[in-house]
Amino acid sequence: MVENFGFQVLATDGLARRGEISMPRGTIRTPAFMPVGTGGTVKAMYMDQVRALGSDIILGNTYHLMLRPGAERVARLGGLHHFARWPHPILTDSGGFQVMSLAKLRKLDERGVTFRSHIDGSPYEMTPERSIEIQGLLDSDIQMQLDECTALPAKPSEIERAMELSLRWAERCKTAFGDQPGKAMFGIVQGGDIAALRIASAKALRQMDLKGYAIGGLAVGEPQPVMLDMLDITCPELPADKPRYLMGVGTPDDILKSVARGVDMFDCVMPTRAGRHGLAYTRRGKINLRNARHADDPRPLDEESDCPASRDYSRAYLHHLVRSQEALAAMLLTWNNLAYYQSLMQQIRDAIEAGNFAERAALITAGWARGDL
Ligand SMILES: CCCSCc1cc(N)cc2c(=O)[nH]c(N)nc12
Repeated sequence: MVENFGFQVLATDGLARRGEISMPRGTIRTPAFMPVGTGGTVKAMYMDQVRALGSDIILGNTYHLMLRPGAERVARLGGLHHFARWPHPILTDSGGFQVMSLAKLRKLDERGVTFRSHIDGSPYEMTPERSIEIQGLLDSDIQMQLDECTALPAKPSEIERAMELSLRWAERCKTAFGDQPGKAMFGIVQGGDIAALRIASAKALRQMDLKGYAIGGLAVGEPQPVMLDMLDITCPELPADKPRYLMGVGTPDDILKSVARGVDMFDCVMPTRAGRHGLAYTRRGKINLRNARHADDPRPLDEESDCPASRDYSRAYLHHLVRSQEALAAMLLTWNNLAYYQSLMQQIRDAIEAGNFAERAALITAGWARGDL
C-alpha cells in the first residue's frame, strides 16, 4: 500500500495519456470514469457490482451529504467509505456547483455562499474552509476546491469575476487542506468559453503546485465544439505530470474526444440517470426501452457483453419492466450502462497502450452508427 498520492503517465498516444494514480486506498487506472455516488450511493447499484465493473473510484457530494445525513454524523459513523461500504478511493465535489444549481435563496460573496437547503429550507453557509472541513469529515481521498461555475452563455465580465473569485477560493482551500500525504486537493480551472480567462486560470492554479487539476465550467449547456475548443486551450497549460479531471463529462463521444485532448478523469450522471429513465447505452448506440418496438424482441441488449444485465435479459422483458415502472428496470439498465461505460474506458486504456487510440476510437464511433438496435 502506498503512503502518498502519486500520478504516473505510463503511455501516450498523441495527446491521449494512459496513467495511474496511486493512493493509500487503491490505484486509479486512467483514463478513468468515476460513477457518481451523490448521497453515498451509486443509485440502484450495490457497491460490489460497481467495483466488479472495473470502477476504481466513485464520487461523493459535499452538498448532499452535509444536508443529509450530515458530515459530522458520517464522521462519527466512521467516514464515508465505512458508511457506504466502499473501501476504495472517493473523490468529493466541493458543493458550490450543487448549491448554485439546487439550493434556495443563495447569496454569494467573497466569504462564500449562504443558502437554504432544498430539502427542508434550513440555512447554511459554505465557505472554502467549511467545504474542505466537510470533505475531511467524509474522509474523502480527492477533495475539490470550492469554486464558482458560471452557466453558459454568460457575460465576459461575469465569467472573469467568477474565475478570479474561484482562484482566491483555491488559495483558501489549499491553506485549509494543509499537508495530508495520502490525500489530494484538486484545483478547478474556470473561465467559461473565453480562452484568455481559461489560460489565466490554469496558469494561476499551476503556480499553487496542486496534486491535480479539474477543468470546470464546462458541460453546462455549451455545444460540444465549444467544450473541445476549451480543452485545446486549457490542457496544454496544465502540468503534464498531474491528473486532469473534466467535471461532469460526459457522453461516450465526449469522453473519446476529450481523452484525445489529454483528459484523464471523467464523471457524469448520464449512465446512472439514463438507466433510471429506461435508456440503455450499448456498443451499437442508445436504446430507449420505453419504445413499443421492443415489446416482442427476444434479443438481449448485447449478447457479447460480460454483464448479466446486458447479456441475459430480453429487450422485451426490459421494456415490460420500464413500462411497468418496476424497480428492477432501473437496477438492470443502470448495471448495463455502467458496464458499457467501464468497458469503453478499458478499451480506451488498452488502445493508448497499444498506440492505436485514434483507430479504436473511430471503430467505437462507427459501432454507434451501425444501428441494428
Ligand atoms: C458529483 C458531481 C461532480 S462534477 C459537478 C460539476 C459539473 C460541471 N459540469 C462543472 C463543475 C464545476 O465547474 N465545478 C464543480 N465544483 N463541479 C462541477
